[in-house]
Amino acid sequence: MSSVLPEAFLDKMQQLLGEEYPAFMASYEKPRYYGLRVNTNKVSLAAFSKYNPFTLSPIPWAPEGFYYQEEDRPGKHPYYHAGLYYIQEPSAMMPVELLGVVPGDRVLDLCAAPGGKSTQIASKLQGLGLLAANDNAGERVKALAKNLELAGVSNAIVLNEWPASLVRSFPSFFDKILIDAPCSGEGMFRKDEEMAKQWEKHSVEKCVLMQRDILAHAAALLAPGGRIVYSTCTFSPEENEGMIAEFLSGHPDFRVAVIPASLGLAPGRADWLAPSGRYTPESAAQVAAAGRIWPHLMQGEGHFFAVLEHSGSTGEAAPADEDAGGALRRARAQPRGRKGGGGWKQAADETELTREEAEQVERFMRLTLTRPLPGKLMKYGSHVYLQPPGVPRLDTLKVIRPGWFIGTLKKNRFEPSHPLALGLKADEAVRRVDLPSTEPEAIRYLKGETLEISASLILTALDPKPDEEGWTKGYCLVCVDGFPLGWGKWRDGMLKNEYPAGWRWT
Ligand SMILES: C[S@@+](CC[C@H](N)C(=O)[O-])C[C@H]1O[C@@H](n2cnc3c(N)ncnc32)[C@H](O)[C@@H]1O
Repeated sequence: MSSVLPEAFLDKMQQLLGEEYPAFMASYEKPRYYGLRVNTNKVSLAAFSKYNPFTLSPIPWAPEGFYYQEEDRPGKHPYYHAGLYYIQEPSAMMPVELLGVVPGDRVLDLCAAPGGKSTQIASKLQGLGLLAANDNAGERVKALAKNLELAGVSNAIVLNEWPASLVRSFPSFFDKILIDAPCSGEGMFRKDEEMAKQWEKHSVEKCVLMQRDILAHAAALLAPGGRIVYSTCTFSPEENEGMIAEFLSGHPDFRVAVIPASLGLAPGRADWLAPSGRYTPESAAQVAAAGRIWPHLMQGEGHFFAVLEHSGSTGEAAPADEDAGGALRRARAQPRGRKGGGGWKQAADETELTREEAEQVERFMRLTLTRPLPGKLMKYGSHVYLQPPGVPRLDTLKVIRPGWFIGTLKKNRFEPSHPLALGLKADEAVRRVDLPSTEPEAIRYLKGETLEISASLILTALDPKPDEEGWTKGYCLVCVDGFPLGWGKWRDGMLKNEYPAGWRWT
C-alpha cells in the first residue's frame, strides 16, 4: 500500500516523526481495522450480546464499540436494517466519547454527514434533549437524515447550513458541540486508497481555511461553560495543533481540557509548532493536552482530538470534577436568543396542523400505537413531524428534518412513515409480527415481498388482548427478533409489504 502514498506526504511525515517513521510506515502494510457500534437507543449491550451473530472484540475507548472480522459482513444482516448498530471506523468513535454527552443535553454536530458520530451522540442522549445534526453539503445531508432515521432517533433536527447562518438562530445555545472537521484525510489512506490518490500538496492549506471559519462560529453557538470537541482524521500539525493554538489565542475564555490517560492517546505535538504570528507561545503550549491516535501505536486509523472547554459566563474556569450535566443546568438558566430576520423558508403558522389533520393523526395513533408519542406535532407541506422540546424557530434555515418524520397527510387519512416504525419499540405497536433472523422471511420482507402470515402470528402488547373481531387487520409493525424493521398491512392472512423501495435489501 505504501506505493500509493504521495511523495510529498511521505517526506513530511519522515521529517515530523524522525525515529518513529519506520514504525509508522510499517503500519501501512498491516490490514485495516473494522468496527461497529451498538445502538443502545434500540438495544442494550447485554441484550445485543445474546443475539450477536458476529465475532466481536471490544474497542478499548468506546464502551459500545467492537472490532469485527472482515468476513462477518454486518452490513448484510437484517439487524443492520433494524438499526441495531452502525458500522464505523474504530478511531472515529473517540470524539463523541470525549464530548461527554449526557441525556438532556443540547448537542450540535456541526459537520455531521453521513452521520456516524450523530448516531453515536443520539445513543448517548437516550431520547432526551436535542441533537442538531448539520452539514453544509446538500447531497451528503440526505445520507445523514437516513442514518439518523435508521438508528431510530426521535429527538434530532437535521439542517443543511453554513455555520454562520446557524449562529443567527442558535446564539450561545448548545451545551456540547462536535466539530468533525473537513480535513486532508491523511489518517484514512490505509482504509481508503482513493483518498491517498486524491491528496495534493495544497489540500492542507485549503482545509485550514474551512476549519478556521467553522471553529470561530462554533464558539458563538456554544452556551457558557459548554464543551467543543474538535477532531480530524489527518496528521498535519497545521490542521490540528496549529488550528487549536490559533483558536485559543483568539478565545482566551477557552482552555484545552486534559484527556484521561486511560484512553491511551498519544499527546498533541506542541513541539511541532513553529513560532507564528497566529498564536501566542502560551496557546501553543496548551495543545500538548490534545490527543492523537497513531496507526502504529493503537488499533485504529490516524486521528487528532482536542477538547475545548469554555470557562463559563462568570469568567471562572468550571471545576474539573463538575459533571457534564452541570454545564447543561447552567446553560438552561441563560435566556435564549431568538431568530434573526430575512429569507423565510416557511412561515411559522404554516407548520401548524388544522383540526381535521390533527384528528387524522390522533386516530391513527389510537388505532396503531399502545401509547401517545411525546413532542410537538408540526407539518412541512404534507409531511408530519414530532419536534423535540426546546427547538427555536427554524424558519430562516435550510431544514431537512425539523424533528422526527412520523408520516404523511393524505386525503382524509394519515400514512405512517418508515422512520416512525424504526423509532418505535416493539411493544408500542398494537399489532406486530416477529420474524426470526434465522428464517428467510426477514430477508424476504426486506426485499419488498408480500408474506403469508396467519392471524395467530399477529402479536400485541395490549393486555388484555383486544376482543373485537378483526383487531388483527391494519398496520402491523414488522420486527426481526423483536426489533422493528418497518410496516406491513395485514389482512386475511396476507402481510402487504410497506418497506420503502429506497431502503430495500439488494
Ligand atoms: C469528516 S466529514 C464528517 C463525518 C461525520 N462526522 C461522520 O462521523 O459521519 C466532514 C463533513 O464536513 C462537511 N463540511 C465541510 N465544510 C463545512 C462547513 N463549512 N460547515 C458544515 N459542514 C461542512 C462536509 O460536507 C463533510 O460531510
